[in-house]
Amino acid sequence: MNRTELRFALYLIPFLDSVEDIEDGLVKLRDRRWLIWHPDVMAALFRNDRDLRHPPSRTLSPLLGNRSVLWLDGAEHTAYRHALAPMLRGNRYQVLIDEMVARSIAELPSGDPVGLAAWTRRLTLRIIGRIVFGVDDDELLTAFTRWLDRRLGIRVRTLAHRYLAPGTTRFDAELDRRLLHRAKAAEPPALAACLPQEDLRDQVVSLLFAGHETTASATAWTVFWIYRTPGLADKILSGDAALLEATIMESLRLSPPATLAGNRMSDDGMTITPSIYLAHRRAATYADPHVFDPARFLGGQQRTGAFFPFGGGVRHCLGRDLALLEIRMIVTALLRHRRIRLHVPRHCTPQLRGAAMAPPPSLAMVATCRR
Ligand code: HEM
Repeated sequence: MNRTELRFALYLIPFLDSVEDIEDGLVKLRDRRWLIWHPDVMAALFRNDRDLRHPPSRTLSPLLGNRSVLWLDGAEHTAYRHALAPMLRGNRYQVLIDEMVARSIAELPSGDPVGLAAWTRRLTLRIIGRIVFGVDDDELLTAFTRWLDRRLGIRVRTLAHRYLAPGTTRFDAELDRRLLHRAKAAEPPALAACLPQEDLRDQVVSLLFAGHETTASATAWTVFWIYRTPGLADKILSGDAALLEATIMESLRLSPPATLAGNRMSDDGMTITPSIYLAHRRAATYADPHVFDPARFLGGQQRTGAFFPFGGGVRHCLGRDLALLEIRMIVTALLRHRRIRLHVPRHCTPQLRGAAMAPPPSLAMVATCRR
């Protein structure tokens, strides 16, 4: 591994910050591996995505398994997307989300600080857990979180598990047994009915993972930005739906939960890593890119290839609509039912979980009832 690739692996965000002024929007990480974020190149890449290969993530595949929909390819991938898409259609879940949000808000201790990202993570995991299993099982979800945190919770662990024993699976047989049991007993049998049994474990773990980590971070970042921006909470509370939507988009731009989309590989072995983080901070695309300004999303579409928090091409996120519905509903309910104060640490450095970017655990919120 050369020095550039080492910095990319060890210090992802500082590395990305250090290259953001490169106007070409591409950096060579090593021979035949490029990091790219120029909007024209991104648009072309996503247009031709069907002809590219999508290698498994070296960080996530030991956890999610080789058969995860996240890196199956070709006809098999298309078939899995078709099988899973109806289950993830957002609008089916309004009542379910409403119930979960009300429960999680009721559990907030009045006047005591709660880690914002931990709270959103628990809530969004409950939502995808109910979608996959058809019932609530907080104990199982806590065991799942513990398993995940031991591997991705801090950067050192992520890197150790990726580089010290590459390729070794990190499954927990007992946890897998319980997850499979729940998925098979689900009523209606959401996943078990539409997938081959031998692939069920990898899909259950993938959906629980992909279905909550990024949504939790996006929700927490949106709350963070709302309370960092004077007057914004009141304007949203007054019922300005367009402003809420623009706020969510601007938060996804400036604090994208996934800093990178999945790697793409050409037939001749060239690996391309799209950087969502850098595309969203490109000064030639966004004026004052580091300033949080929802107004930029109030009028018209973003340029193709310049805004892609959910990735793109044939692998664009299957849970986009569900995620946006969750963020909208959680933020609205929180604003409506609680007065929020944030305890922002002096150095609000994002926490990296794999290549996902979450607010630091020390960012806390204090919620009190609105009377
Ligand atoms: C704000 C929340 C979310 C963000 C920012 C996000 C982001 C992403 C990104 C960047 C990708 C990779 C796309 C690419 O490589 O081009 C992806 C893929 C995926 N996401 Fe999400 N996601 C979110 C929520 C969800 C939810 C709620 C689910 C529901 C289970 C979900 C399921 C998936 C799946 C299954 C894929 C793989 C698609 C494929 O490879 O064909 N995501 N997501």
